[in-house]
Amino acid sequence: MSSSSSSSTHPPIRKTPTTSFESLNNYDEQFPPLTGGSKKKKVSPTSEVDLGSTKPSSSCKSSQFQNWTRGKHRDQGTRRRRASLFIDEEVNGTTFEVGAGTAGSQTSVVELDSINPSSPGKSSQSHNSKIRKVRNSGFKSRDQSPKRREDPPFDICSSVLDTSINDWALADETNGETVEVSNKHRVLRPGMVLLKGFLSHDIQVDIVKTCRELGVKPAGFYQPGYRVGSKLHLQMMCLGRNWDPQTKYGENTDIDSKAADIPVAFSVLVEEAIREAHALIDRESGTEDAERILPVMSPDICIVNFYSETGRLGLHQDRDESQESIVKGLPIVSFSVGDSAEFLYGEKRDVEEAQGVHGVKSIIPNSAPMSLLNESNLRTGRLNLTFRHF
Ligand SMILES: O=C(O)CCC(=O)C(=O)O
Ligand SMILES: [Fe+2]
Repeated sequence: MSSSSSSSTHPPIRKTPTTSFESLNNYDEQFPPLTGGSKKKKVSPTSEVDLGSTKPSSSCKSSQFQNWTRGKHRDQGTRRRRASLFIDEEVNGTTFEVGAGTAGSQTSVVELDSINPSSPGKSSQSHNSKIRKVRNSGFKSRDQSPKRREDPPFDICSSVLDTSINDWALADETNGETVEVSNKHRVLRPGMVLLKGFLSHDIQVDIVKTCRELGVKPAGFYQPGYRVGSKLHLQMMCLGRNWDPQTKYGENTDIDSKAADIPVAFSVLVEEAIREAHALIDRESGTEDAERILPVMSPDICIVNFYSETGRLGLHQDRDESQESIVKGLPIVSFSVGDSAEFLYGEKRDVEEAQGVHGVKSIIPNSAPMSLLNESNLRTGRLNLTFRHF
């Protein structure tokens, strides 16, 4: 998702400073993630991949995910970690809520990640939600080309609306399967807030159209990867400045295009989302402390990811931003539009070595609102924008 996590800014808490954290962020990882540390309890991978399945609450109980959330916090006092907020749209009365507090959405999700020193909260349980069965996406063979921008930029919109998508969605709607909508706006854990319904239909359409317009330009969408050859299972475009999984914010000679500016309208939305999150945090806590938990952030980079039906993103920490940004605990704001996703997050992937990981396990096919597809021509898939300040 985004940048830097606590870990890299607090070397004393790291047991094996380089290797453990370098191996943590494998954006190309295939789910389910396996246990990392030797001292870790063995858990059933099935229970973990069950996050967001049709039996979210029972399956969550023994999952590795909860091991992350329950891990010992031996350095709790000094570690900083990111917290999150999600905003989810409700469409046709249907919202997906996934696993331990994750929210995929029919339409949009906004997530704010901040780094804060507060003690870790419990993982959120899935509330009042039934979740459609997810078809497991296949794992494609790795593309060995390390180069970027060899192909023309990826177009996130199709020129004609694929009517089979609509048929599928309609059939699904008439299946009689209902998904109850839980609290629209809620604090999932300290500093992690979900705001469902934050992005109106019109704003979502504008976001898609703007991203499409920028995305087909030379600095637009491409499939990022590592020099060794593997590629992420998504299309990416950076606004404001460049980031990539290989060089992070460093110079990348493969990248010959300057990122387009972040549209002002996007920055205004980020501001509004943070304000909304503050109001919610204050309301829930009965204090006026929200800005300390979730500092105001003015983005200078927006990473736009597009996931097709088989897209995903391995578990990782957002920890590439500047020391200053991390020390200030600046939040990351994330908007998601289109298909829902199983978004996993947890305290620790490896109890001994990391905390605050997240990833996109799978995209829920044909879960995007038809009105959005009709008006924007967004391809089947999920568009995610994470705003950060380097
Ligand atoms: O697509 C998402 O929701 C997550 C994206 C993400 O984690 C990232 O860009 O760092
Ligand atoms: Fe991330």
